[in-house]
Amino acid sequence: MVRVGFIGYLNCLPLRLGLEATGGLEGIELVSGPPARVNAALHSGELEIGLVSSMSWAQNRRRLQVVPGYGIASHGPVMSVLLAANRPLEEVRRVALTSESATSQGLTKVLLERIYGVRPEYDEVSGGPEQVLPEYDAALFIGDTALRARGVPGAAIHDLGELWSRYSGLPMVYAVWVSRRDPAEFGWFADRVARAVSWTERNVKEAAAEALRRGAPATKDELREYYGRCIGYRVGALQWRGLNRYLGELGRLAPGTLRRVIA
Ligand SMILES: C=C(O[C@@H]1C=C(C(=O)O)C=C[C@H]1O)C(=O)O
Repeated sequence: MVRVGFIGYLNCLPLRLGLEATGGLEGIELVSGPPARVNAALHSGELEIGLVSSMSWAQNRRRLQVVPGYGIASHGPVMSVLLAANRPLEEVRRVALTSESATSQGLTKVLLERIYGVRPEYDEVSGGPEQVLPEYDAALFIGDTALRARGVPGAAIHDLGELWSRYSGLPMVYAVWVSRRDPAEFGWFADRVARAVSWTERNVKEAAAEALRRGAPATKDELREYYGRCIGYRVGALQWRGLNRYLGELGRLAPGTLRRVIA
């Protein structure tokens, strides 16, 4: 059995369904969790291959090699990487960042500084909008929690995929497939991902229906939009330009501090 790190959010449900439908899980144990947990499991050697935050790959380039072609990306609205704000973004002073994320934490900093000209204090927190939002000017949520945060009354919801693409003109890459060994050893797995991704592109309605059955906090039409237009699993040349631009922007930010409030 090869243990493969996988993101346990609805954003990857179509990919899981695609892997199942195309026989891609034979001999594989998918180990699912929030991105931060999968990132850590890959670094510790618990997993040989996995879908990790693009930021986590960038920070560990010498140890983690990209299995090219696939990941999680958006070009325009992404729907599940959101900054919920209690005041205009130009005025935020204290911002909460979900501890489940790596890439979107950096994206929040880039966008707040570059577009809104602010450099707030950041706390890394766990918890949903109900616990976190009352304490902060704004809060980053990703994955299923972000889908749910869209319905929180009172807060303004900013889609960070949309803001990034408007700002840069480029896609955003949240996650990439990486391996700790020579990626060529995992060519067979990349082929399976390729087949699964093609399946997801032909089966948007089926994936949306399955997400609804699993209690997704969204309507059928929203889920079709989410899987059909927002979340993409291909990471090609244009997506790499977006990722490189993001990493460049992040590198130019003034060093900040991140307090870990709830580990
Ligand atoms: C699009 C999303 O991107 C996610 C955000 C990640 C991050 O911020 O590190 C990593 C993987 C993705 O699950 C999402 O959460 O829905």
